[in-house]
Amino acid sequence: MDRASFLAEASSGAFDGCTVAYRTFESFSVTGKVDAELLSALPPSLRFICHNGAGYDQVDVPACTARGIHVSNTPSAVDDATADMGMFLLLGALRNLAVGMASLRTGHWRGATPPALGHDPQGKVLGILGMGGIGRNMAKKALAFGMKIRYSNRTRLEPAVEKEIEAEYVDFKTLLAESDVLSLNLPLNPSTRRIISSDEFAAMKKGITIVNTARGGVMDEAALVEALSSGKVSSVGLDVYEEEPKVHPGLLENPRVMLVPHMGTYTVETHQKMEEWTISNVAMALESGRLQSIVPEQSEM
Ligand SMILES: O=C(O)C(=O)CO
Repeated sequence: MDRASFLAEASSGAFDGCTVAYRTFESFSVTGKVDAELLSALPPSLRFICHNGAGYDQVDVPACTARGIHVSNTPSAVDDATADMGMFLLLGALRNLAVGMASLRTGHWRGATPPALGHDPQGKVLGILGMGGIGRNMAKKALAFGMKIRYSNRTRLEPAVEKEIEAEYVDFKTLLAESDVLSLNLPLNPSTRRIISSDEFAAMKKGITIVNTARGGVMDEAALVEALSSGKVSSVGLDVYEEEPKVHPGLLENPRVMLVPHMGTYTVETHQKMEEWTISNVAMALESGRLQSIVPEQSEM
């Protein structure tokens, strides 16, 4: 029902003896974050939390580690669907499709003020911030659209991988200064929260397009709204928001923003892959006391 009743149920001993929990992304809207308070209500028998999602910012991993609880996520299962959504938003934002699509549905063809001419991806520099599975997948797809790939990441890829996806490694500053399109593909954690804010917008090339399929929290939404009104950012494609399901009004009302309500992995095939991945973590935890994909912070656990 809600966090209070979940805490009450857990504290009543209803889950005593459980060793593994399967957790859905959507459960956040009921229980809130899996943090120290929530963990303290769960039984001491709990040793594994198998999260159905690639991003696991809804789970306080250090608090789980302190309680001896292992956490898994679903890396790679989400790569194609999320990168596909990234490309959809990239093309839609470059083409100013949001307004035309909305006005057509209200019977006004391209709208009272037709949208500005869009831009082609061919020859444009795509800067990818965060080169994990989704970033690499998106690089391959963007290559097919004739884009030049640059990336910045905590660690540089192996030369063979860089070669395969024709990606050039650059530092964060260069990525901001020289990208025509910036795609955010990094996880949300304390060191990436609002990694893109006013100073970073100021350092970008004028007229940049921004795409975010990662987490809303990696970008300062209010600063984005300002960067749009100053013309620094010319168009945006978003699947994720700082306080879902709330969306900053400055984004809702801006015709240069393409908005999707967090549907990056919302396909039959990808949901099936994610569920199978999560349940195989559950099975492995029960059968062998290990996880197939423990989160990186716990790799030594
Ligand atoms: O897998 C994830 O992290 C998601 O955002 C699911 O939509």
